[in-house]
Amino acid sequence: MHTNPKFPALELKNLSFSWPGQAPLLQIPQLTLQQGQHLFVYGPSGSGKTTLLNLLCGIYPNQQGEIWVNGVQASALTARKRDALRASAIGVVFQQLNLIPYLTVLQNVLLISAFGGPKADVGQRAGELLNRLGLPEAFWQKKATELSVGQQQRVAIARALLNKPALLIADEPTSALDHKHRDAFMQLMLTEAGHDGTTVIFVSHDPTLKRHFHLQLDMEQLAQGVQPC
Ligand SMILES: Nc1ncnc2c1ncn2[C@@H]1O[C@H](COP(=O)(O)OP(=O)(O)OP(=O)(O)O)[C@@H](O)[C@H]1O
Repeated sequence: MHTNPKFPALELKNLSFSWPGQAPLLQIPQLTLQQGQHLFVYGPSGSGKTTLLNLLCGIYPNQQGEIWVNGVQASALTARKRDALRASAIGVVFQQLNLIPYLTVLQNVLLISAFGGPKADVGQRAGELLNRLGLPEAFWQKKATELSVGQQQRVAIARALLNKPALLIADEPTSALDHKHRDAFMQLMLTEAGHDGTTVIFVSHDPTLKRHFHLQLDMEQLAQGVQPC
């Protein structure tokens, strides 16, 4: 795994972000997430959750303050190096899932290994992950579009965890599910992340999901520098 046990999985220091011509959207004095911790972040629509996650995973360049991932100051890296860090140390599951429709289930999961992570036994790990997530071999050659939304979400989780990332970042991947499937999905995702000690930060506007997490904060608490505990 790409974790370094000496460092927190995620650390933010005086982070601030504004969209052009707008008041600051995010101002986070300090946030520290230790390795293996699972944090739920609640915020209403428009409070900046997606913007925050895009900053954390290096898709948006940082404007002010510092973002540390697994002991590396991500906010000091070039865009190319942030991409490399994301590929090796961060798994991402967004609302849109971003599966490639014309690729099979297995190809979608394995795609991520082309960008980073250990190459050995990657096929075996993909199979193990898919099996544990309730997608046995009969599904592996199906196109992503032939699956239900719930099945596609499990493929997206397998892809995000393939490289055993230090940090899993999830942006409401459950929004299309009913309550029963949502709960089952949350359990699966967190159990799988727990297998490898992956740290999780999960954002949602649905406060009922917080019961799945041992740590919870809302966007206002983040802005006040409240630490997860
Ligand atoms: N590319 C952009 N350019 C300018 N403003 C943006 C951009 N993306 C988001 N915003 C603004 O930033 C604010 C926060 O948006 P963001 O998507 O981060 O919120 P959110 O909490 O994830 O909302 P939701 O729960 O609805 O997904 C909104 O006011 C939005 O209009």
